[in-house]
Amino acid sequence: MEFRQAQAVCIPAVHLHMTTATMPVSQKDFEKAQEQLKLLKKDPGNETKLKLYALFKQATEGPCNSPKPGMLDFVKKAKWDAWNSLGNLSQDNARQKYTELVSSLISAESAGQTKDASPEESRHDDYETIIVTTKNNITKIMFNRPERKNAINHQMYREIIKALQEAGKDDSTIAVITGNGEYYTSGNDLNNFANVQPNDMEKMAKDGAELLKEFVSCFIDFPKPLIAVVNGPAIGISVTLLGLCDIVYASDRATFHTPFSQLGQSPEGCSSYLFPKIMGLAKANEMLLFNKKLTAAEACAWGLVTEVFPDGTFQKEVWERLKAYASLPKNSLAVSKQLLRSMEKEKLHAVNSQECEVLKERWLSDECLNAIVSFFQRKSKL
Ligand SMILES: CCCCC/C=C/CC(=O)SCCNC(=O)CCNC(=O)[C@H](O)C(C)(C)COP(=O)(O)OP(=O)(O)OC[C@H]1O[C@@H](n2cnc3c(N)ncnc32)[C@H](O)[C@@H]1OP(=O)(O)O
Repeated sequence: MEFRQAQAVCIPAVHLHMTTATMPVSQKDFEKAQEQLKLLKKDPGNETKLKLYALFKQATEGPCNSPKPGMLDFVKKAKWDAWNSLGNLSQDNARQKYTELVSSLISAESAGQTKDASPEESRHDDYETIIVTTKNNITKIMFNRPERKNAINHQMYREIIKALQEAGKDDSTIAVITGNGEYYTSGNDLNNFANVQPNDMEKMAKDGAELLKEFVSCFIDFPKPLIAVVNGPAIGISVTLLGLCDIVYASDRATFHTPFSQLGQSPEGCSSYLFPKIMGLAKANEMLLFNKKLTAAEACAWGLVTEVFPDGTFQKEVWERLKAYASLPKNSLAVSKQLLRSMEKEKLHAVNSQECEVLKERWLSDECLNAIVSFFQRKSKL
């Protein structure tokens, strides 16, 4: 939705009867907020425009009762979703929230505090296992447990879910996922299975499968281009998720390893469906059944990686390119990505559910438990 459109939806003033008991914001204030909105110089971003649209509709027409637009009508659907998400919020409350939101946008702009105002990198707070930053319209999510080869523990799964949900809605044009240090990531932290009492095994497996399903769903549903910058070796789930990324750039130092049968486990991240499509069944079998570790050049030849760069110039070359990509029109990129992916979404969610169900059983198997014990006894490094 263009900014002009968001302003346009606010123009029709509908005169409503209101009671002062429930409405601290008068109709006059509401109309004034509509006028003020037109004076904003900076585009407040899609998320905010959708909020404004939804609150305006709720304030002037009440709860959404129009039919849901078709899946491919992205703009109308986003607007409908935003309005519908307000449920039964009263018209008075909607008017008040609309007026407050406009007022906060005006104050932020006059204080020069809008997010776009600063070209500097901004670091998002509240994360411990990942670093999340935004600069040049790119939100970067970086695995950050380099001393554990960036192994993904439960906290990191949850933080990545949160970071992806926020990045999907923020003003950035693209999002990038990468690793800090020598590794991209060594995949699932095997400590996720450690120290579980025999009585708690089933609960561990059930909770793990739920968390995994939610985690993978965030990649399936991510609404804008998602780019993997694979700075070093990648193992397990970090490799399977590459099939859900839109571009994969790799250092020539990177390797790609999915040792599922070695670990008594089974594929996830929709790889059981996407890998055969990407590389053909025979090659997918070598990776997913027989643990074949690929070099970056092999992964590129097999279609899993978009392009490989010499490690010495990897960061410079890749980030220059991404900066240029992120200056492209963001709405165009987002709708194009959704076109490329939308036909598959339902299928991918079904595959994700099935893979998680199978893994839940695998995690309770002797084959898997023996593999984990061997890792901790240091008999079996990959
Ligand atoms: C919610 C649950 C969802 C589950 C989804 C399922 C996903 C499936 C997968 O991802 S399968 C892949 C699992 N990963 C592995 O099996 C990798 C195991 N790690 C290794 O084999 C090696 O550590 C190595 C090859 C990655 C690196 O070997 P190297 O000798 O170079 O380094 P160290 O082994 O000394 O590593 C340094 C310390 O980091 C610990 N560590 C590294 N990776 C993991 C990991 N994945 N899980 C747990 N711990 C890991 C390693 O143990 C060292 O710790 P220490 O210093 O205390 O010994």
